[in-house]
Amino acid sequence: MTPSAPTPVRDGVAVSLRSVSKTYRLGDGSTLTAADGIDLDLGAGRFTAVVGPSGSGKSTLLHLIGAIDEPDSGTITVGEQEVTSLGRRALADYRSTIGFVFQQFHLIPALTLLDNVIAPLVGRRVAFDRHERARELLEAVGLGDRHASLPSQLSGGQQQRVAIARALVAGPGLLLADEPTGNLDSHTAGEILALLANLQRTHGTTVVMATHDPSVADRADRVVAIRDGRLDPAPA
Ligand SMILES: Nc1ncnc2c1ncn2[C@@H]1O[C@H](COP(=O)(O)OP(=O)(O)OP(=O)(O)O)[C@@H](O)[C@H]1O
Repeated sequence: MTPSAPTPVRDGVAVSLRSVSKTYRLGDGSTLTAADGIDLDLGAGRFTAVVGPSGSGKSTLLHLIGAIDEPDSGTITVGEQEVTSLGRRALADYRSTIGFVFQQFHLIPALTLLDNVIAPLVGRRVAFDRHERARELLEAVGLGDRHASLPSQLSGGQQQRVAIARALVAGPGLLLADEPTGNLDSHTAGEILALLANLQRTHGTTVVMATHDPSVADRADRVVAIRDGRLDPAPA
């Protein structure tokens, strides 16, 4: 498999958040602070788990890092880029450099596995053969012989493997995984976590994974706890 482009490294830190806050306005006029003055440095090439109960702010944190959502205040720096100061176009470019994996696999039902993996590259110029890259990735996630199958012909664990291959197709240095094992039985979850850890080790990808499950978080290099939008002050 072609190695991922590593996230540009600043003193070994891939992702840096300073005083990051996000408050949502609810329909009844009240507000809810989902990120409350977060300071966090995530090591380049490391596998970090963000753990906390439902509603604690895990997805919000990943969405802020991935620029799916915008903080009200604070700065987020990824590699050399201060994401929070980017304009619309640069933000879209930034998002396209990140791999996302979600609890629901979000594969396109009508497309073969190969075409699902290639999908993020549609309309983009790339310096490699996209079919070859997709085949290599499907091989790497153990589905090399299933490239012509449709998602409906796969188990949940296999679909998540395809979603991981798709997340890696552009060679991201940063992979954000939001409850990637939430829809899987514990055996299959273990296989997916081993796959993520292996990709992280082999390609130096920085992985940030949100989970409510401490046993899933244990598979990461580092565990960061969040509650009510605040990071646990205990050093992780
Ligand atoms: N777009 C939104 N509008 C309003 N409130 C939101 C929005 N997104 C998240 N929230 C609220 O922010 C808080 C944190 O949500 P978030 O999804 O980050 O938590 P979580 O830890 O990922 O939860 P879960 O484990 O259940 O997915 C929750 O109270 C949630 O209801």
